Amino acid sequence: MQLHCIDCDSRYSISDFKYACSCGGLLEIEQDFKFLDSEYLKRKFEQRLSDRMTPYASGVWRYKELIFPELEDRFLITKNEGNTGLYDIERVNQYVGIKKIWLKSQSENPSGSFKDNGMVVAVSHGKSLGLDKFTCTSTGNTSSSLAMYSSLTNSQSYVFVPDKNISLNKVLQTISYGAKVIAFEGTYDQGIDFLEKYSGELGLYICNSINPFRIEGQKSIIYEIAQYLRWELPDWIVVPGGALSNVSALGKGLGDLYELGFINRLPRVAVVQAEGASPFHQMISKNKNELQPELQPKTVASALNIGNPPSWKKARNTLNATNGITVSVTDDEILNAKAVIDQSGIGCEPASASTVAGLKKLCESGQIHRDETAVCILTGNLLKDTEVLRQYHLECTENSLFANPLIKSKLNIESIKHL
Ligand SMILES: Cc1ncc(COP(=O)(O)O)c(C=O)c1O
Ligand SMILES: N[C@@H](CCOP(=O)(O)O)C(=O)O
Repeated sequence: MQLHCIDCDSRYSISDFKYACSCGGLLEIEQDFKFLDSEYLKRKFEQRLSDRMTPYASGVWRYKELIFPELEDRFLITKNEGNTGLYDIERVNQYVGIKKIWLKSQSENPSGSFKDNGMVVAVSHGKSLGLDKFTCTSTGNTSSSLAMYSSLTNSQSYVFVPDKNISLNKVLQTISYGAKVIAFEGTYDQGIDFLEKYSGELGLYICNSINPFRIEGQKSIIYEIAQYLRWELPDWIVVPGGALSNVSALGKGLGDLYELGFINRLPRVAVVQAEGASPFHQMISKNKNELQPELQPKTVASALNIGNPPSWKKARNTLNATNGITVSVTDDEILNAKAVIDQSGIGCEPASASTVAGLKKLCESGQIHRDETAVCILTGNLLKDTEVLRQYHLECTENSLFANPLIKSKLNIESIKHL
């Protein structure tokens, strides 16, 4: 394993761990798979899936050889993250108008979002360096996950959250797990700039996705999907795009599976951004080479309120490798897709529903054919953002697909019979 700069190709030893290259470029972890036996590994991954009593039953550590082979077992922490459901729901297929969709429900993770897959690896790495002060800036999911794993390992997390436009539920979850929470005026983007400048001075280990160990952990999401589907991936993988960690990890994970011969065809990747926070989609659709940050990102999908996604170059590499595409969706499209996912019994937070909304749009425009198949990655739990639920269901905006007002009734058998 070594660190590799995606901009200037410099390489560093893992023991000289840092978040950015001296040229300022993002770093990725370069794995050496030369001596791995794919058939042997496949059997091992199957065995671990059925052995619930070891840390390797985790949907992340099951793939340790591909993620962090050097980590000594004594530093490996786990809360049985991953192992999330993959659901095929006819109602959602019909809503989108496509042959088959699987919903990968990352909301079933221990802190309720896909962040756990990456966070467990970042915190394990930090602990292996002897550190116990962790930090992140966050719209709430990264922070909840970090706070959970920090407390699990008797460490302290220091979390920076924007003081507006994020979900209170997530902040409360973060506080409850024991984080010290600093609410600042600004957005996620300013929080990242601050930590990049001052985390060293503050003695804090950054657990945002600029940390390449986070990305290594998040690769497990696509490994797990591939394993559940017997190493036959669908035509499309659809992900929401905010800081663009998920799509970066997805691309890296797909590259690994292909290199190891686990899959013999790469699916195409579609990144969906919310219209009010879509700098990556703007760049790709206008064929530009540089990302123009969105200074005031604003969407109801608060997890996507990111205007200057740090991982945009890694995300662009994923699109290049998979002949991928991007699309943006409105807040109403997100909320209506979310209502369908919720009422199908799976449920998710608004950012996650952007995938189904985006897939629908891409099918309607003919960019994705109705006979194709797709996995939509549902990144966070339905209860992560109850304020949005309150507005959608109880205030019933005119664009709500399922206006579902609370039924007020006396506890009287005659009134209830007529409901
Ligand atoms: C629930 C949820 N979905 C999607 C995203 C966007 O993912 P990424 O930042 O990896 O693009 C985030 C946060 O980043 C999130 O919390
Ligand atoms: N939505 C995210 C923001 C992105 O965070 P990162 O961990 O990828 O840097 C959050 O939950 O904070």
